[in-house]
Formats: sequence, structure tokens, C-alpha cells
Amino acid sequence: MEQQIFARAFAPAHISGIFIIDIKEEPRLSGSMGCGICLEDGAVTKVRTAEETTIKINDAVTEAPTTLSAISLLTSQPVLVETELDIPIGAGFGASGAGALSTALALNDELSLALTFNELALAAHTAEVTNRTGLGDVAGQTCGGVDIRAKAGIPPVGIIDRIPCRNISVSWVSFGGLSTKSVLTDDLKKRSINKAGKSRLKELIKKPTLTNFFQQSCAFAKEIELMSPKVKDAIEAVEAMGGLASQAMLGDTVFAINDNGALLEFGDARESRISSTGAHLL
Ligand SMILES: Nc1ncnc2c1ncn2[C@@H]1O[C@H](COP(=O)(O)OP(=O)(O)O)[C@@H](O)[C@H]1O
Ligand SMILES: CC(C)(COP(=O)(O)O)[C@@H](O)C(=O)O
Repeated sequence: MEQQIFARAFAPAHISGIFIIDIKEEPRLSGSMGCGICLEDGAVTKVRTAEETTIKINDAVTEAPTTLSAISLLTSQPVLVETELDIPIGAGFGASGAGALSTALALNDELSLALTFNELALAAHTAEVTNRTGLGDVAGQTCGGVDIRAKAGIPPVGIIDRIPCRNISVSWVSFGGLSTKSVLTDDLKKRSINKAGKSRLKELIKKPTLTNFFQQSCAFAKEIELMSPKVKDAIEAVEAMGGLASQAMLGDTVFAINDNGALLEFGDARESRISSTGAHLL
């Protein structure tokens, strides 16, 4: 067998359907409650020791402040980090969380840090919360599947459950990004997100099925009024074809199941299966 020369790790993309912002002074105690779907598409990261710390995303040297913060929390040794992303950045797929979490796992392996999975996830989560690039993505990405985050944070602080489901295909079209930072720092938006999020999450927990996940997520997306006309039209088109759809939080992106080709007329429609595993070493 050929010897692997780099430590490599995978973290799934995470699309949030509903979220409730819970920011406290300590990043460890902060995050979001809500629900989301992990995809087999996501981030694959290679880490190796180097003369100086460099992060490359899809072959381009990138600042990647979230990944950089996660590295600083774990080591002072310089490393070369190479992340391949097959999802867009800033469009509601938790790319920053996937990048940071896959880096933390690969770094632990490459440098023999001997940290546990939750300790590594906490470093990625802390980096996300501190940089305001996400709140609940890393928690969701630790477990895979369709997550329900009943308490914010990484276990044992956070509480995560899952809606059991098969690894069916999720289709999506992205029209662009939505800045997570600007939404998380807008107090008026925050109040409306949390009001809608609490009641929709409660309804989902009463009936935790994939169908209800989409129904409650779509009602949440309409209530918080961050939906562009294109996303609204695309959701209606999917529903007219018998499928289920909602807006990926936080992006100008629609995601769907059983869209029966409805998304094709809205642009570059792509597909990925639901990931039945969370982040792991490769
Ligand atoms: N490893 C990374 N991969 C992708 N984006 C990253 C990474 N580290 C930091 N970022 C930054 O995070 C921001 C995207 O975060 P956000 O708006 O929450 O979108 P996403 O849904 O993709 O996480 C971008 O400004 C990007 O530069
Ligand atoms: C919705 C969001 C706050 C941001 O998600 P993204 O834009 O994908 O980073 C997410 O982290 C969550 O807590 O559910």
C-alpha cells in the first residue's frame, strides 16, 4: 500500500434551515440552535509542516481568517494548509466552518497533538464565532446528516440530535452570497430571526421529519425576510413540481429535495447527497 504523506481530513458542507442566535461573552458557550443538512460535498484539507503558515483554498493562497484562528488555537508551529472546496464560499454552505474543522482534524494528525474530536471541533467553533463567519455550522458538521441543535455549542456544552434519513440527493442553485457578519451584527434582524427561529424550531421538534424540516425552514425563511425574489420563485417552482425547498441560511441560495428538474431553469443547478457521516480523517 502506498504510504500517505500528508494528513487529510473531510468536513461536510452544512446548510442551515433554521437558526437562533445565541452569542455570549465566551465563544465556547456561544453558537446557534436550529437545524441543518450536511452534504457529501464540502472541504477536504491536507496539512503538512512548513517554513511559514500558508493557507491555500482551491490552489489560491487565501487569508482565511477563520482557519488561521483555528490553527493559532491549536499550535504555534508553521504549517501549509491546502483546502479543496466543492461548494461556494459565503453562500450558506458553512464553507468557513468546513475549512476550519477539516484543518483542525488534519493538523492534529500531522502534528500528533493528541487532542480529542470535541477539543478540535471546539477550536474550529471558537474560530468561527470569534470571526463571526458562523455559529452552528461546526456543531452540525461534527455529526453529519440532518441535525437539530437543541443547545448552542460543541458537545458537551451543545446538544445535537439528528433526524434519521437516507443519504438522498439535495439539489441547489446559488445566486450569490449574504454576509453572515452583517446579519449577525444587526440587532433588529437578530430579534426577528430569534423570534421566528424559536417558534419554527419548536414546531420541528414536535414532528422531526425531513418533510417538516423543509416546511418549517421555508416558513422561517419567509418570516425573517432575507429572501430574494429569485429564491422565492425557485422555491415556488420546486413546490409546483412536488418537491420541497427553502433558502440556505445565510446565502442567496435555494436548496431542495425531489425538485424533479425545477431548479435547472434557474441557473447552474448542482446536486450532492446528504452526508451520513460528520467530519473525519481520510
Ligand atoms: N477555510 C475557509 N474557507 C472558506 N472561507 C473562509 C475560510 N476561512 C475564512 N473564511 C472566510 O469566511 C467568509 C465566509 O463565511 P460566511 O459568510 O459565513 O460564509 P460560509 O457560508 O461560506 O461559511 C469569507 O469571508 C471567507 O474569506
Ligand atoms: C446561519 C449561520 C449563522 C451562518 O451560516 P453560513 O452563512 O453558512 O456560515 C450558521 O452558522 C448557523 O448558526 O446556523
